[in-house]
Amino acid sequence: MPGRHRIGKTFRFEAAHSLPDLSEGHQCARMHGHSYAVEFVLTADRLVPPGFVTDFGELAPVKKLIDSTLDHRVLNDVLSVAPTSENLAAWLASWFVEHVEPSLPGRLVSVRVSETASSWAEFVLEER
Ligand SMILES: Nc1nc2c(c(=O)[nH]1)N=C([C@H](O)[C@H](O)COP(=O)(O)OP(=O)(O)OP(=O)(O)O)CN2
Ligand SMILES: [Zn+2]
Repeated sequence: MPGRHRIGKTFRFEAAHSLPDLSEGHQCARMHGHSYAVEFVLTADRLVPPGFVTDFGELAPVKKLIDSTLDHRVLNDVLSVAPTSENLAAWLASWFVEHVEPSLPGRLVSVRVSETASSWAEFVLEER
């Protein structure tokens, strides 16, 4: 049947941020924290044995990056741009394409960042 396989893996971490460019009265201008969830989605033109887009285990470097760089940090100190969900998703996608994707059979489709249970922002890569 025509179609395309995609896989996803979700990583979680705790971090603080503020968005100082917002008006003073905006709740997100104040320093506050979130339990973040980040989902990486990959695809591939064909499966590799035993039938994987990419072994979920090969995404371990993402957990390593998150644990060492984002978890229990102030995201304003990590990103050079405002730490919105949109900017964080693009930052993670760019890092993944440079450092992890070259050694994988699959390729990154999107990164979705959730700050809360009811909101998310996604960076979708152009077809490459
Ligand atoms: N497009 C975006 N909008 C907002 C972002 C963002 O990254 N991208 N971020 C924030 C704040 O960080 C805020 O902490 C989260 O906003 P919000 O979902 O409004 O949080 P609440 O806890 O108030 O959500 P409720 O479900 O309404 O309780 C703001 N906007
Ligand atoms: Zn926030």
